[in-house]
Amino acid sequence: MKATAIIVAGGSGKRFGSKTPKQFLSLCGKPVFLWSAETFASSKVFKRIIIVVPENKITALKKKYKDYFFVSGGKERFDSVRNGLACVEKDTNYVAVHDAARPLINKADILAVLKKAKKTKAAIAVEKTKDTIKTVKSGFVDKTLDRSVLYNVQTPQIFQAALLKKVYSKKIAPNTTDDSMLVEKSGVKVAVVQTKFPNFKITAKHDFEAAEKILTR
Ligand SMILES: Nc1ccn([C@@H]2O[C@H](COP(=O)(O)OP(=O)(O)OP(=O)(O)O)[C@@H](O)[C@H]2O)c(=O)n1
Ligand SMILES: C[C@](O)(CO)[C@H](O)COP(=O)(O)O
Repeated sequence: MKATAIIVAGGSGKRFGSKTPKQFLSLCGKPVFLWSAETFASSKVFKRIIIVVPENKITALKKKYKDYFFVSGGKERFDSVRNGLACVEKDTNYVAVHDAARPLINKADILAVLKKAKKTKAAIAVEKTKDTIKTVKSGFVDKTLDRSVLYNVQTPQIFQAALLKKVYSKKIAPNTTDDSMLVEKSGVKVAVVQTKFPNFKITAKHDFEAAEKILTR
């Protein structure tokens, strides 16, 4: 069984608001992206780790990190995933797509999602929603959703390689925010695996501080 991880680190981090994109900031002494790349590598299952980064970072990163394959990102997250997919070798069985902005991912959670994906062709990391979720129209509550069926979707999202390549070979709608959406649209059922460890995405500065607290406790 051959598995490859695509770590998407090609964003600009607008919501974070730092000059250096958040995935390249030093988190407890290591760049944010390197935390999950090393966790995938330590699993010993993902033999190839492709890291998708802004074009202007590639030369320096290739020189510094010899164990990873660096490719350039695209305008949207799905463009970056597609660029990473183009480097996935033909004999690969499973591909994991993971946000570099989720540095805390635990090896056990990665392996749990992979185990499920091997059974179902497609599996994603999720966390049960803790908040009450409402839809809003013109600044007022429209509906309160049934929390019992709501989950926060995370990454990794792991798929049979042929399936992911197939869905990414088609035109992608601009509001595509995760890979699972494309697989769902293809009619393949996507299994969910609840993560057991913190795996939140660093989006704003307070997320970075929260990650620091967890890594230094
Ligand atoms: N064109 C893009 C956009 C996002 N990403 C990556 O996808 C992950 C999740 O995206 P997000 O947290 O939204 O990162 P940004 O798009 O950089 O953040 P923002 O929306 O605040 O600009 C991040 O690891 C980001 O680097 C990417 O590889 N290529
Ligand atoms: C893929 C993802 O992390 C699942 O929750 C999320 O959709 C990424 O969204 P972003 O706006 O690209 O951070």
